[in-house]
Amino acid sequence: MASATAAAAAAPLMMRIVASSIQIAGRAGRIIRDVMAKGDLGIVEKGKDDLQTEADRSAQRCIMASLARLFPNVTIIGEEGNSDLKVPEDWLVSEMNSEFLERNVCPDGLKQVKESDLVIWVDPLDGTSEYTQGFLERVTVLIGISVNDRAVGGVIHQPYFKTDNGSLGRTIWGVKGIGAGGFNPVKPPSDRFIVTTTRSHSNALVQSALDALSPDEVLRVGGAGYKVLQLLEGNAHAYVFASAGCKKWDTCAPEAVLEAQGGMLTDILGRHYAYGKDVSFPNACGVLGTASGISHQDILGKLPDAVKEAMNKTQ
Ligand SMILES: Nc1ncnc2c1ncn2[C@@H]1O[C@H](COP(=O)(O)O)[C@@H](O)[C@H]1OP(=O)(O)O
Ligand SMILES: [Mg+2]
Ligand SMILES: [Mg+2]
Ligand SMILES: [Mg+2]
Repeated sequence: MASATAAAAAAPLMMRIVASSIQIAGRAGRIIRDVMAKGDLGIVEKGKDDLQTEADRSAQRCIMASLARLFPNVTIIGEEGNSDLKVPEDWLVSEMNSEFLERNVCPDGLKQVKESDLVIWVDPLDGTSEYTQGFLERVTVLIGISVNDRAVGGVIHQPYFKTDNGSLGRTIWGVKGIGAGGFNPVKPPSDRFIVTTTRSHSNALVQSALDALSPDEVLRVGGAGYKVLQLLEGNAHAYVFASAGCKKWDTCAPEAVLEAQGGMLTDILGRHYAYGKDVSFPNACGVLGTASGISHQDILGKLPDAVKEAMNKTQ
């Protein structure tokens, strides 16, 4: 046991952050379930179509306090702003996920990563609107890790996923150069084309991008994390959102997990977002995600120039 702990402590920083994030996201998921079970969501309206609940606030405090204690020199940016990091002792997670650490070898390119190269993007509860309306399976906890501006690792925890043994919650992880785990990857069907998009933030431009792709089916589901899960599990070929609204914490973890598994996530013009500590938060040029094996370029080529120009102007 002591040697396992010593080996874990000696693992490269990137691996320790992912292994810790897996445990921390699970703890945050329990907080999210507890707030719902108590029934008092404490909803605050941050802006138009933009809610925050006690679950968003508490989950963020748990995640930020735990990460900050373990990795004091890493920049950590959370959706809910500056949180009070004095949290109950049992919200502070210090364990690392041993299964992740034992099974996976750090890719050469990530072995030397230092705390100052990193930014961790935290969305303590993605899909707040779904949470308040009872679409609980679509809620995720997102912890994304960027190195030198690029999304390279991430954790997507689904607190209300029903597992085969009847318990609640699962955690999906991905690291570029290793791959992804915690779920069963499935290819989307080859005889039809399914696009997933927003349920609650649609507009004329979002719709015109969808129309241009002539999908057989449009899966309107909330949450950036949940939509990327649809790509990972073969329920959709593409995630298309030609609108601003998502922010860096919505896409960092999903982008890293999707790309670790062979897919791609960019803006609507095909450019990767930068995730360094000084970037602006909004993903002003929309989101285009494609499942592994689907040509990102083909879908980009079908999007109308008018949509791309309109999205480029919002930069
Ligand atoms: N207009 C918006 N205002 C605030 N958040 C938004 C907006 N559009 C998208 N988001 C965030 O992006 C996620 C995915 O968007 P959508 O469900 O519309 O596809 C939402 O769950 C929300 O994250 P969050 O729930 O963490 O605030
Ligand atoms: Mg929000
Ligand atoms: Mg979000
Ligand atoms: Mg959120």
